[in-house]
Amino acid sequence: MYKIKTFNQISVKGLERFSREKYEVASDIGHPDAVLLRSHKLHNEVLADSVLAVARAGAGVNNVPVEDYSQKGIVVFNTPGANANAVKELVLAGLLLGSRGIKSGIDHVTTLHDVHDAAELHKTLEAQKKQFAGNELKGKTLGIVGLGAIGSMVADMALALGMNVVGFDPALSIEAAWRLSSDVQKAESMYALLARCDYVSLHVPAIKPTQHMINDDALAQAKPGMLLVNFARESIVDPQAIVKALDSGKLRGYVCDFPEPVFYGRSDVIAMPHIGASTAEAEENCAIMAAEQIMDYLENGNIKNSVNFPEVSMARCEGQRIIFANKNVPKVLGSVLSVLADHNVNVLDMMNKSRGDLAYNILDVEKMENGHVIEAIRNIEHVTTVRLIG
Ligand SMILES: NC(=O)C1=CN([C@@H]2O[C@H](COP(=O)(O)OP(=O)(O)OC[C@H]3O[C@@H](n4cnc5c(N)ncnc54)[C@H](O)[C@@H]3O)[C@@H](O)[C@H]2O)C=CC1
Ligand SMILES: O=C(O)C(=O)COP(=O)(O)O
Repeated sequence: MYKIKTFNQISVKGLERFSREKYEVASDIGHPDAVLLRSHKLHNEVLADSVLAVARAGAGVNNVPVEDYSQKGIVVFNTPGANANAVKELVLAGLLLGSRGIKSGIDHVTTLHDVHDAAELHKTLEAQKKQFAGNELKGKTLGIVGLGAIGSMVADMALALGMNVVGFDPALSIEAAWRLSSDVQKAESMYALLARCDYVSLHVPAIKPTQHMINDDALAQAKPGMLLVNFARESIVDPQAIVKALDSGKLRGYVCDFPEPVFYGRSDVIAMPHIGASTAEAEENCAIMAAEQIMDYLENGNIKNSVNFPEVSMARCEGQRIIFANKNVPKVLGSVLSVLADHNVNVLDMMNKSRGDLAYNILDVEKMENGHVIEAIRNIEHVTTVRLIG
C-alpha cells in the first residue's frame, strides 16, 4: 500500500485517481511515500525520510525547498499549464478592473442602499456616473513579462481584444516559443518593455533572479500612467516601490493577487486573495495531473513534469524494475552494473538520464532471488536513493 500525505484543499477528482486497493490518502498520515500539495509552504516542515516525491498541484514551486529535496533524491513535480486558463481569465478581469470604474462604481452603488425611490436612485446615479468613466483596452499596448504557459495565453487573449502585445522572456523554451503568436512583438529587455506599454502583466516564476524585479529602477523606466498587473507572486515586486510609483502618478494602478499591508486603504490598488487558480476546472486539472505523475513515479519509476529530475519514461518488461538516483559523476552506473553482474542478475532494459548535478536510472532486470542487491547498490558512493519495484 502506498501512502500519500496531502496539504491544502485538493480536488476530489484528483484524489479519486488513487485506487483504494493500492493507495491510502490523508492529510494526517505517517511515513508517506509522497506528498501532494498546493501553496502550503514546506520550508518549515520536517519531511519524513519515507518521502520519495512531492507533487505541487499548480505551477509555482517557491513553496517547496527544491534544492534541499534534490540532495535527498526527492523528485519534485508541478503541473505545467494545468491552471493557466484560470489565471488568464483573471488577468482579463484585472485589466478591466484597472481600466474602468467597475469596483469604485459598484462600491458607490452600495453606499446608496438607503435610497428607496427607484426614480431618485436612477437620477442620482446618472448624474454621478461620470466619476466612474474609464478607458478601453482595444488599441492599447500590453507588455507581458514571462511568456510561458500563462503569458502566452494572456498574449492570445490580448491580441483577440485588439491590443498590441509586446513580450519579454530571456529564457523562453522552444516549446513555449512554438505556442507563441507571431503577432507578439519582442522587447530586448524588460526596461524597454516597460517604457512602451500602457499595461504590463507579470508571469514569471518566483526565483532569485525575479525577486523584486519590479523595483524603483524598473518603475523609473515605465511609461507614465501605466497599469501594472501581478498574478505571478508577491516577491516579484517591491511593494514600497509600487507605492512610490502610485504616489508620483508613474503608475495609474496596481492590480494583483497578493495583498500587502502597505496597500490598505488605497483606491489605486485592487488586491485579490491569491485566487488566480481557484476555479473548479483548474483545481481538477492540477490535482489529476499531479496524482497521475505521482502514481507513475511510485509504481513505474517514470518521471514527467519534474522541476528537479530529468524526464524519464520506459515501458515495463517482465521481471523487476530497479530505479536509482545518484550524483551526476562518473562510474556510478558502472558500479551498479558490476553489483548486478556479481549477483548474476540479468539486465533486460535500461535508461540513464541526467539533469544538472542529478542522474536518474531505470533498470529492468530478470526476477532476482538475491535480496542483498538493493542494499549493495544503496552502499555505492554517490547513490542517493534506490528502490525495487515488483
Ligand atoms: N495567481 C495564481 O494563482 C497563480 C500564479 N502563478 C504564477 O505564475 C508563474 C508563471 O506560471 P506559468 O506561466 O504556468 O509558468 P511557465 O514556467 O510556463 O512560464 C514562466 C516563464 O517565465 C519566464 N521567465 C523566467 N525568468 C524570467 C525573467 N527574468 N524575465 C522574463 N521571463 C522570465 C520563463 O522562461 C518561462 O517562459 C508561476 O511560477 C507562479 O508563480 C501560476 C499559477 C497560478
Ligand atoms: O499554481 C500556482 O503557482 C498558484 O499560485 C496556484 O496556487 P493555489 O494552488 O491556488 O494555492
